[in-house]
Amino acid sequence: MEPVMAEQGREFDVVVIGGGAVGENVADRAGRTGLSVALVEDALVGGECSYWACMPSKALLRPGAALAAARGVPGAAAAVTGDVDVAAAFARRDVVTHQWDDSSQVDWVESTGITLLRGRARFTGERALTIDGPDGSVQVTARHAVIVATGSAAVVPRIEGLAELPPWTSREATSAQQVPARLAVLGGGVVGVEMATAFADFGSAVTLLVRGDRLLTNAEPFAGEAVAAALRELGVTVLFGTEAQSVRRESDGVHLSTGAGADVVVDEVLVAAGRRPRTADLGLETLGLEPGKPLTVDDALQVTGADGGWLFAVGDVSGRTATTHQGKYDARVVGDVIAARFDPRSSADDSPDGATAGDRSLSADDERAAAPWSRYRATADVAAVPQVVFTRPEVAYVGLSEEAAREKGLDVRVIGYDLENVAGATVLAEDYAGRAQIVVDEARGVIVGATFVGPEVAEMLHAATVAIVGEVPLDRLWHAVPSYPTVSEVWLRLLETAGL
Ligand SMILES: Cc1cc2nc3c(=O)[nH]c(=O)nc-3n(C[C@H](O)[C@H](O)[C@H](O)COP(=O)(O)OP(=O)(O)OC[C@H]3O[C@@H](n4cnc5c(N)ncnc54)[C@H](O)[C@@H]3O)c2cc1C
Ligand SMILES: NC(=O)c1ccc[n+]([C@@H]2O[C@H](COP(=O)([O-])OP(=O)(O)OC[C@H]3O[C@@H](n4cnc5c(N)ncnc54)[C@H](O)[C@@H]3O)[C@@H](O)[C@H]2O)c1
Repeated sequence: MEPVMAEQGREFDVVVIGGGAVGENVADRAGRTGLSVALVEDALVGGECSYWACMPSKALLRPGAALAAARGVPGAAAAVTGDVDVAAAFARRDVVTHQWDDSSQVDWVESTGITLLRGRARFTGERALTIDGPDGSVQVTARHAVIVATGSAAVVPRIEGLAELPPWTSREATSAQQVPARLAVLGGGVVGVEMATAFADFGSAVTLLVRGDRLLTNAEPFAGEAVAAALRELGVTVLFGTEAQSVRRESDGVHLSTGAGADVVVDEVLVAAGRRPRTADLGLETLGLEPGKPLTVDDALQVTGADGGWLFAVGDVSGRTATTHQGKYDARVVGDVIAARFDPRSSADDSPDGATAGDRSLSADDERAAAPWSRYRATADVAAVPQVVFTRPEVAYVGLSEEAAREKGLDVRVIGYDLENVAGATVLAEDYAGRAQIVVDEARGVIVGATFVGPEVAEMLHAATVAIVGEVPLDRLWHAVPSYPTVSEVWLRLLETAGL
């Protein structure tokens, strides 16, 4: 049943604004204790990740990856007689996105006891909101807390003529029904390299315009170098040190003038130049906060600069995380913080275990005294953020790059190993090539960063995340024996290279 706006003036213990993956998780986690929770969503429940980001983009990338994997294995390669079937790839993407229909997620929300309010939320004051929905406006008050999880939107840079095209953003790319013959991609970050890969697989002549001299600047430099080389091998034209200065539509296509040489002429332009938090139209000025800026938070996800301890922010809108998994981690933390702070059972004298949600015991005292790595603090946001880039080769990294570690003043040693020298890689593909690298904090003898680049390395990342979060000393890690013949045997080689 489609939820509708009901009577005027409703009150809940907790109101979550934004029903993306992150908002859904906060609402679920906070609501499991017995607090009443409203989730406000203006568009599709599930947000960007389900319909225009993670899920469709990975569905579009998977066919090319599967073909490449088969082509790398003699005995299988000969069976691959064609290229990606674009129509079938789009059809599978449409299944993965449920044809942009959120009814299954709505069913889930309703099954949890969360109240779903359809509409656009704006603050009118402390803990007070107006929600403009399909059936008019409703005033909603939160007794205890409001969590902002409104996500982010693509930035369209101020380039003459660009906005007027209008260009594709990641939304149009991930929901495309046609393949442009020629595609320009502006930006060499995660969206840029993933979508350049997918559309090259689909047969577009792709030109990637990168204003700097590297791809994937948050990763180790060798990762971006490997992806640039692979994109070129796929037929993508990668132009470093190149920015579009103006854009205009002519009879033969869209012309991008770069100020150097001939125009780049394409049929479609994809802007992949980063994201901005969705805070411009939230009424933040009524709270003394600046609209259009990220809602910066502390490790309990409480908004800094807001009085009263009632306002929290999670996910892309906080500027702290830009991935679904890390946003959902923050959602679990803030859900527990809110339940511990505001569920009366969590501070009841006769209830030493406090409020419970499932088998979780929550305590207001524990939350007040919480230290890093407590369930009430998002410590991993600063210590161990994992990211996988689904290009070919895949890039997977967690924690600090060498440069970031040195900037933090750590005395680090960097240990690398080529994956093709591991027996498991020989089995996986004939010309397997890749590299693993760990960054070791010499003072503590623990890993603070790890990077893997190569085919199918995504699944190797979590071992590194566990080692970093667990602060496992290298001499104890030595006893974690990787199976033979897997690519993860590189862990043994890395430790041997480190001198163990
Ligand atoms: C192309 C692409 C691919 C990606 N791939 C991956 C990936 O593979 N893995 C990964 O981990 N991350 C990936 N990401 C990042 C990931 O999509 C985001 O980190 C994630 O979606 C953030 O979730 P969120 O809930 O914070 O925001 P969103 O998903 O943006 O959800 C916010 C919700 O709030 C609603 N909303 C906004 N304002 C209001 C308002 N005033 N009132 C009511 N509702 C409102 C919006 O309608 C939206 O549904 C990708 C991003 C892009 C662009
Ligand atoms: N696999 C994944 O986990 C995944 C996939 C896609 C996106 N995401 C998330 O989405 C976020 C957004 O991705 P993104 O690629 O849009 O941002 P990004 O920050 O990763 O990269 C943006 C790129 O655009 C460039 N740029 C910025 N302004 C520009 C301008 N005016 N002209 C030309 N280039 C410009 C930057 O130099 C940078 O290279 C990422 O932070 C990422 O975490 C994750």
